[in-house]
Amino acid sequence: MPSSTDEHPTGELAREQAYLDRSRTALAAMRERTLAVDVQGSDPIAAEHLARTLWRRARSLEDDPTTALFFGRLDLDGDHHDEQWYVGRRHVTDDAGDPLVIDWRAPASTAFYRASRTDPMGVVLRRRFGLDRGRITALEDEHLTDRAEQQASSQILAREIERPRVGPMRDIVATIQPEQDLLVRVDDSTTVCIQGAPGTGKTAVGLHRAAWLLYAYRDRLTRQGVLVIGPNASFLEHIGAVLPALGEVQVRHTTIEGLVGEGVRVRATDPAGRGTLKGDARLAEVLRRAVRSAVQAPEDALVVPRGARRWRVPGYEVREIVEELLARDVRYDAARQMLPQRLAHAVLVQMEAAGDSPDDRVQDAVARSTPVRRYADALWPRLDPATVLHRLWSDPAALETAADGILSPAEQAELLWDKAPRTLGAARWTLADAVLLDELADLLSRTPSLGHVMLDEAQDLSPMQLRAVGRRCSTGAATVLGDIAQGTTPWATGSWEESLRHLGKPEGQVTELRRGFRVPAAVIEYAARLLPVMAPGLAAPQSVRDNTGDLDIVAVQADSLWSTAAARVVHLARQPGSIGVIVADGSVAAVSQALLGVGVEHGVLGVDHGDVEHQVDVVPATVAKGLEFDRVVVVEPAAIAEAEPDERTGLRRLYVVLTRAVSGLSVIHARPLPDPLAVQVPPADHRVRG
Ligand SMILES: Nc1ncnc2c1ncn2[C@@H]1O[C@H](COP(=O)(O)OP(=O)(O)OP(=O)(O)O)[C@@H](O)[C@H]1O
Repeated sequence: MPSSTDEHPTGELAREQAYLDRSRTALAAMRERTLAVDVQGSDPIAAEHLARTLWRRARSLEDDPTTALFFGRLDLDGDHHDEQWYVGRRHVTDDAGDPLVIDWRAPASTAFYRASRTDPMGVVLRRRFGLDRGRITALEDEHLTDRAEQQASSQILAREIERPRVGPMRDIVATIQPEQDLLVRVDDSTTVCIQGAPGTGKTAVGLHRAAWLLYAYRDRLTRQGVLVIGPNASFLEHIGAVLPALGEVQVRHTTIEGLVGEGVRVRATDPAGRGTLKGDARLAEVLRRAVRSAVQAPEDALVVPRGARRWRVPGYEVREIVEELLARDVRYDAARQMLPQRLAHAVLVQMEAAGDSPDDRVQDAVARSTPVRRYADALWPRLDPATVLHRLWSDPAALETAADGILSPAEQAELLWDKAPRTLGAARWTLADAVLLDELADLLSRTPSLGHVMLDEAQDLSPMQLRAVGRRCSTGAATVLGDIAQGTTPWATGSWEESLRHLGKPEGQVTELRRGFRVPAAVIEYAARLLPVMAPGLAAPQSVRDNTGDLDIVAVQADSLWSTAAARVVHLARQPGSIGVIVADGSVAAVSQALLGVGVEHGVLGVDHGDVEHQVDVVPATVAKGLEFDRVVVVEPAAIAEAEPDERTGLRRLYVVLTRAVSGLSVIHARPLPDPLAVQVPPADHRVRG
């Protein structure tokens, strides 16, 4: 058995506490040294840059007395000659520059997460520290090379996983599991795609991966940027504190709307069929054709008067120039910039043939001359994305030219506006339109690539949305996270290979996480009854939680639905821990009113944005994805399922909603439960009333 605190002499605990105190003092000294650096210099810009860098460094060196500077220790053997490493959130060095604590992301820390009895990685002792408000309260040792010691699960780890959830998501540096660590530390050029059932730690892995990448490839990724994309604002608030807690404050977090919606006001929604069609990858070719069709074939020769002479480039020669530019893989605007130079070059060739010897300056002057610019503008007109899309959706002939052979006449009819807005400003763009406008913008001029993109809940993205994300990491890599069983959009993906293709990363490696950290067994078994119907072939996670969880199914009369829900919340709120009350979007007002009626202050997710933190949040079902609460109350599952356009999506939404609970789930219903949940086979060891 690994030894625990009880077997350690108190002296050992005191020695470790003394080491922690010494590390704290060293950290304070590091901060003082940073603050003492004199930034005065001859170059004010360099001085300002240095001042900013030092300010950030000083901030990152601030000590948080409520967390410990380290959570583990490794004693190494063999070639490493009894080295000892303390593993923590950040490096701490003493005055001589020798390490007291190493960053969890340093290569030497890998063994803390991965060493095992079968592969000890040179580790003779792995020690975990139990901590309470920054003080060491327990030790747990594993002697990995001691054959007599039996393997047992770590109590410190179990306690950390069971710790009640309050407030936003927290980091998991102290307890990253081996299979998670393998994914966190995949090199920066590899795109990884992680499929995993609810609560298997996909988001946690993605965020820790972002932090690790920024550590391992700091220069490049700080320059090029790392972006986190999540499903909605509530989700971003939920996860937003994790990277700053790991010292990474420069990572932008956004939604798909935020990504593509800059400069576009999304004011309408598409019906499911049209939205799916607009998200179809075939639209990429339609848009490409629409843009290229703006380029005109020359009708007349180009005539350039210069001094007493008039130079003439015949139409067929101009056509060759245009065709050559179209055949090259350059963006529309870049080719548009090149055309006057190419035309001027053709003029220069004639000048030389006539015995002149013009130099480069003459070519520039000809390219900038009014006749050449006018001629080039007419052939290769200035375009903007909104004008192109406005024309496609309002002009059947233009759409037919672009979509012929790609979209059927019925599909084309589906895309046309019923009533075309008279002006561009009056256009009521949808989110799917914004994604198409983004594609058009990229056809005109290349979207700059970031260093790395972390895409969460990726199963819900349409092919065109995936292309928009892919553009943002065309020269970098992506971390793609999701669960096919939780796909709730009409265009949700059925295969990760396909998603990776649309993302432009077909070589991405798909892996699966199977162990569930959030949802206790009773709850996951209940929710998993939906899987065979709405995601055949996908398995529920194996819950690693010690707590099997509470499950209550309560059937009531329709007229007491909301009062029962409110009473349940009052009862649950007597214990610490967050409570999520999840209802169909249309029932938010009803449940909110019932809660206020019994004096329960609460937030409403998706409406207020977390400026006040509440123990109780009302959660519209469509906002619940990716979130978690200590206890969850789901009211009227049939209404939640019914609010979706089809049965499969309805059951998937329900699956998402039922898998948000960390400790307990109460289901309160007046209407019959959807079929797979109605089966009365309660798991033997859990409470089910109904
Ligand atoms: N190794 C770990 N140690 C402790 N807690 C963990 C670990 N891995 C995951 N968790 C916790 O489990 C919970 C679920 O993790 P996370 O939200 O990342 O799962 P997910 O797979 O993204 O879930 P969903 O599909 O529902 O969005 C979180 O509270 C997370 O902190």
